[in-house]
Amino acid sequence: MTRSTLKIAPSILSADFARLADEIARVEQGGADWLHVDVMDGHFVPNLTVGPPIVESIRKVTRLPLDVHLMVTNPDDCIGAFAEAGADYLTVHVEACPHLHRTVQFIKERGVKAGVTLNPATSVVTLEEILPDVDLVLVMSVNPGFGGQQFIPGSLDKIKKIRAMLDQARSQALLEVDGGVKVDNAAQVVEAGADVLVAGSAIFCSADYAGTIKAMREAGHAMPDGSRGRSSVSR
Ligand SMILES: O=C(CO)[C@@H](O)[C@H](O)COP(=O)(O)O
Ligand SMILES: [Fe+2]
Repeated sequence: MTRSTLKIAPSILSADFARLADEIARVEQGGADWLHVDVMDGHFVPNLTVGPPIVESIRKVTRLPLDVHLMVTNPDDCIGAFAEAGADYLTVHVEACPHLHRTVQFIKERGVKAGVTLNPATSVVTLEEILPDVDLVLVMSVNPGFGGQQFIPGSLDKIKKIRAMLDQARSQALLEVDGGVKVDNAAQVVEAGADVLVAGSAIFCSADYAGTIKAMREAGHAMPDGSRGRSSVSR
């Protein structure tokens, strides 16, 4: 099995919301692969961000796949609205889903790719039964709720464990990492097994978005032809 090409997903949480369309255009022209949209409900996490109308507006100004990270207590209540708004991926927290299998099916029935994510203190064991059903696993490498936090070093072991689980299951699901990912730790995160790097402050707080995306991709060993460098793994 060959691992997919590294993807960079700027998180708009650190963008200038007053100029959101311009910010999105800059990262799209700068080589971003996906756009990461953080949805926070002020309950599952101590912060409030955007809802379906904003996702619908974003959908109109970009062709990038919209990777919507739902940090909400009852995701089943809003999955339909985010699917309608144009999400390509909808990722839910295992901590917020007592009926995770049903929630994942609910996402897929709407024609949207389904992701599951774990907080830093949640064990990888919680993924075992759901792995065959998901398109994406997201490892939170900070406690969710805010941009600009420090990468939790123990996340590297967790990424490695989940990479091994995916490979053993011969799963095609992508492994995404979110929180504190910067140019200087991108190589370690990719070496540990990540396919998708989310980066908010690293990109939107830099002067040169395209340069930062390029540096991050190079750090992750992507080759000019789009294949992976020393992190390329054929299985
Ligand atoms: O989901 C979250 C935070 O809860 C993230 O997507 C952040 O937006 C990442 O920001 P940086 O750590 O890259 O600044
Ligand atoms: Fe996120």
